[in-house]
Amino acid sequence: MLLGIDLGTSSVKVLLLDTDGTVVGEASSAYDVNAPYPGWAETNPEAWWLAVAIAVQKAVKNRQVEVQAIALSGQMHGVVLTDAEGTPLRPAILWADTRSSEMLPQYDVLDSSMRSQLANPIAAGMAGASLLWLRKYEPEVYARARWVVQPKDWLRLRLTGKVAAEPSDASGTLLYDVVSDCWALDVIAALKLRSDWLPELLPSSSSIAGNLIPEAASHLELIVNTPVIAGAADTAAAALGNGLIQPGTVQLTVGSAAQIITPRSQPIVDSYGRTHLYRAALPHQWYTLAAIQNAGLALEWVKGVLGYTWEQVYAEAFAVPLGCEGLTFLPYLTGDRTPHLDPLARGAWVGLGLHHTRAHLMRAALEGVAFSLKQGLDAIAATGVTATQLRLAGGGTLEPMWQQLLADVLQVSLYSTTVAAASARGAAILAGMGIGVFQDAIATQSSGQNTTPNNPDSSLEAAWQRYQSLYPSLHQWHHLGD
Ligand SMILES: Nc1ncnc2c1ncn2[C@@H]1O[C@H](COP(=O)(O)OP(=O)(O)O)[C@@H](O)[C@H]1O
Ligand SMILES: O=C(CO)[C@@H](O)[C@H](O)COP(=O)(O)O
Repeated sequence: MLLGIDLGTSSVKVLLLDTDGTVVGEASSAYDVNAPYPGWAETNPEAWWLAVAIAVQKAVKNRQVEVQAIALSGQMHGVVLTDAEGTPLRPAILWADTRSSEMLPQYDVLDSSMRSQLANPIAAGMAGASLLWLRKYEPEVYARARWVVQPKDWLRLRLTGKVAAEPSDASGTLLYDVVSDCWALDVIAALKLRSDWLPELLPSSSSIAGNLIPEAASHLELIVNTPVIAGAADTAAAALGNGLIQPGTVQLTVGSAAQIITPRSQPIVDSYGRTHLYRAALPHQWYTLAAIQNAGLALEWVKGVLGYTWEQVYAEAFAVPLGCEGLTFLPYLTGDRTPHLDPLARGAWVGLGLHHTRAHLMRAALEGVAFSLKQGLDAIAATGVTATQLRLAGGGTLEPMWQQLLADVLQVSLYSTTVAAASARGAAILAGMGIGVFQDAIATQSSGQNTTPNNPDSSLEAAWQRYQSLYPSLHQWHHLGD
């Protein structure tokens, strides 16, 4: 049995996979994303640690002795600063944290060869930008740190006592040479960032990164010395876990953020600068990623402030007519990446009238997230890959009514597999590859819930036109400052 642990933004998902490919256990446990100041998004790694124990114990139950290997996947871009023992010195700064927007001009000093190594738009919330912020505003913590690691790499450090990074997550730090597959040491030097705290890079799947230490084994109720394989970034792991391996296919994952990705056998950079290029979980493979910064994160926030349960959302918001009777929602609660690359963008409801109800506010949020995904899909199409179908993954793609709205807005068929926790399944596959029981990705099956788009609707089309016009209209307002 192989254990995949996916350290997501809102919860950890754990999946126990038999070596014949059958899922024999699944569980999750949630934690908070804290925003103590405008633009911040942090989680205390101790909350991750407690949640991982709950989910692993639930998923594994009494099968501890059968767990042959563990691998991790996790939310990308964030940073955890630790001391020499791996104890965090402050809360983790997450991908959704835009405090580093004021640091981005420091990347302008890089010459074009360094910029092309990074192969990515310069976005707030990436580890490199967050480290520049820490150097300026928390110099004492910055100086004291022994290691800087990404979220799932911190978890592996806690499990094994060994510090390591791997290419798929490292490629999302803005400190990595995505083409040559190594830390971009000259970029790090040009930014005058420390390089002594970057961990050694291990392959995602082809070696054992460490073994479960006694304290971790007792915390998770697993067996001491169980091998732990490095694993991969959540998006890279989801591609593997959902059977998406051939160039030309496109996957849509909806979690706290959403990602639309297409695999690449060459490191092809988006000439428009709207999408990302990251290393895949397997060597010599990359993927293009449209990053929708606010998906489940925005829906959860709206649902929370309106006091809805998901059942009420489906009963009430989906009774509102398509196009929301003139109301538009911009989901940019944590800024926007694809396509506007604007950390200062913020959310809005625009077009409110007396006829609007709580249900309209919720419905507008669902439509706004769907329109944001449509802009992401258009950005992928502009890189030369037109999706004829989208493979679905992530906890935010399960409800049939939401799937239908997505299909209608995107005007593409959606293909659901039987795997919702694709990143955790991908991690379990990497565990199997690490100990030699799998050679490659393993196939997934259709869930039988494939969704085809209805004919284009004029109200939805008018709402899409309104949505597209709003960001440019509000751009100046977003940048006026607090
Ligand atoms: N019934 C639902 N309809 C739409 N979205 C949902 C529903 N249930 C959960 N979600 C969304 O799914 C997200 C969680 O998905 P998940 O893949 O676990 O995310 P993450 O890996 O970021 O923690 C939540 O942010 C939530 O908004
Ligand atoms: O920002 C990106 C990709 O660029 C995401 O991969 C984050 O890693 C968040 O993932 P989820 O927690 O929403 O799955």
